[in-house]
Amino acid sequence: MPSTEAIPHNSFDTILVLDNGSQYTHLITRRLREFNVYSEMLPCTQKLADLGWKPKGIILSGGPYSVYEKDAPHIDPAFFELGVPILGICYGLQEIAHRLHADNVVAGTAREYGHADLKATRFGGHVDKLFDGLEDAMTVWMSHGDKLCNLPEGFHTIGTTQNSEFAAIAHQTEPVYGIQFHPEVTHTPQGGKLLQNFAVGICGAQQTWTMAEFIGQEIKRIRDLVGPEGQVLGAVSGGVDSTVAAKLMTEAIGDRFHAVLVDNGCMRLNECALVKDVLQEQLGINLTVVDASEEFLAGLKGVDDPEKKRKFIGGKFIDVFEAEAKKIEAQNAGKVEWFLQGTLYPDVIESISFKGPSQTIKTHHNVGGIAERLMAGHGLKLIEPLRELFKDEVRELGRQMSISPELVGRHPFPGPGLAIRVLGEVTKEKVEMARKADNIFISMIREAGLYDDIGQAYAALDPSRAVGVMGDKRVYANIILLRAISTRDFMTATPYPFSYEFLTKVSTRIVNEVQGVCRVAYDFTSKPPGTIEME
Ligand SMILES: Nc1ncnc2c1ncn2[C@@H]1O[C@H](COP(=O)(O)OP(=O)(O)OP(=O)(O)O)[C@@H](O)[C@H]1O
Ligand SMILES: O=c1[nH]c(=O)c2[nH+]cn([C@@H]3O[C@H](COP(=O)(O)O)[C@@H](O)[C@H]3O)c2[nH]1
Ligand SMILES: NC(=O)CC[C@H](N)C(=O)O
Ligand SMILES: [Mg+2]
Repeated sequence: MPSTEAIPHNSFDTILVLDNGSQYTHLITRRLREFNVYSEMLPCTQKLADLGWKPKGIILSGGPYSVYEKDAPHIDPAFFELGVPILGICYGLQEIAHRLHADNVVAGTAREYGHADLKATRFGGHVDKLFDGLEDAMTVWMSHGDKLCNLPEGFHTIGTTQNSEFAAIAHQTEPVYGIQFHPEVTHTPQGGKLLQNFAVGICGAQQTWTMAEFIGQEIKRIRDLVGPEGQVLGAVSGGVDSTVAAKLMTEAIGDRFHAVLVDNGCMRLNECALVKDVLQEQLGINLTVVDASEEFLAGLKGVDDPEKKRKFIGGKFIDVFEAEAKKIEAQNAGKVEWFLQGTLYPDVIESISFKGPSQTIKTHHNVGGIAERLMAGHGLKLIEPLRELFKDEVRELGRQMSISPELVGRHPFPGPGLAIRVLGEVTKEKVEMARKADNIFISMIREAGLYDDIGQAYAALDPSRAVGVMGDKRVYANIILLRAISTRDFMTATPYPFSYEFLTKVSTRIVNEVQGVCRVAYDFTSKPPGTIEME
């Protein structure tokens, strides 16, 4: 079990979001944190008795069910007795109305998806607080089929749209509100302000959730957890998450944190030397680089199926790491008791959301198994300092701890590295070609000032050969595939619109400088249907 003591809801005013299964629930949490109010999400099945802390307010999310259906989920009634403000969004509004009378919610005659014009009505007093400072006429975004057909007893109607007579309601005396539209999506322009009105104006939550505040508290928590002697191990990749987590551990316990970087033979050009320089020399992290490249490349021989490659690499990472853990223990006075993992909040959300984990397209968590094996074998306990943070919060945390903007802004790089960017069987020679081409592509992107505008970019190798003519000679050589995408969350992506001139220059340099390559192609596929990596 991850350690959960002293997590932020104990020291920051917290808005609890109960998830009824909407695709947007995590966005509610996200929006609240944007104006420095801490928020956590839990499934709608959460019982108040098991919560163990008191939220400043509660938001009930939307959801795919109809409240009147037999198996529809319902919020533990105890939450309504807690005496803190409640805001229901879409399904959440319908839940508030339905619990007061089962006839209050019906299937609408017209479904409403997309923009709607809301007209607010003011009554004076607390009822108006949700729309405080907002115009009477608002554009909102809707996504529902059911609707309220009666105003629940004791409520006022504070907003209507053409299709929804009760698009926003507020209790006459209690701080209970419900809205049919979604304030958490950017298509509701005033949505952020509305959520702020609820969290700050109505719940009275303090806006103290900042990374500067978090660092101090987290360092203290780590010290308390690990104690004065405890040793912590951690796998670092040179990526943003593991570097920020490692820096935080170093600030907390110094050299009792042991970082390990594994060279899997499929790293980018000069990557291990660069990571060593930045993490060890500049950030003062106690780092060991293990060169296991020969073992990885030997094991990849003859393997061409993408999932088999991923599985092999994941398993090998664990073998290498386990051996290294033993070495570190042998050299060290104390036993290693803890294992650092750079889990982020989206991973936590994925595992707790009411709709359950989504389908696996690829086996991503290549080193995820390390923790389980070390915990079972060595009896290690897990420490996850980024468990409550979103990616942009991790970046901000990194900046606060003086990690350079270049590192904090780095494109993600997958654990299996170039092995999933060389299509089919991986060999040292093929990795070398992909590596050189990638270095040319990325450095040209940097020189053109495009790096920060692109979500992720790389060069991959397609070993099915093509014919070319170079220096009057026939050549029969490999193809380099360039990929660059724009994305917000890496779940969907579009190809980056480079200029024709830029791609031509990159192509010329790669063909001239990378032996064994005679063609370069640019991948124009979006995600979906493509994925970001080739395999
Ligand atoms: N070469 C490696 N050596 C040791 N650990 C690794 C290596 N590659 C990946 N890992 C481990 O796998 C974890 C997951 O990788 P992931 O790419 O999701 O995160 P990251 O590399 O820290 O950050 P980013 O998402 O910015 O790349 C890393 O945090 C790290 O613990
Ligand atoms: O640590 C990782 N281990 C992996 O095995 C892995 N596979 C994909 N990725 C990264 O995840 C994001 C989405 O990639 P896909 O669209 O290819 O699934 C992109 O940012 C990918 O680089 C990985 N990261
Ligand atoms: N987005 C939602 O929460 C939808 C609620 C409910 N399923 C409806 O269709 O009205
Ligand atoms: Mg990475």
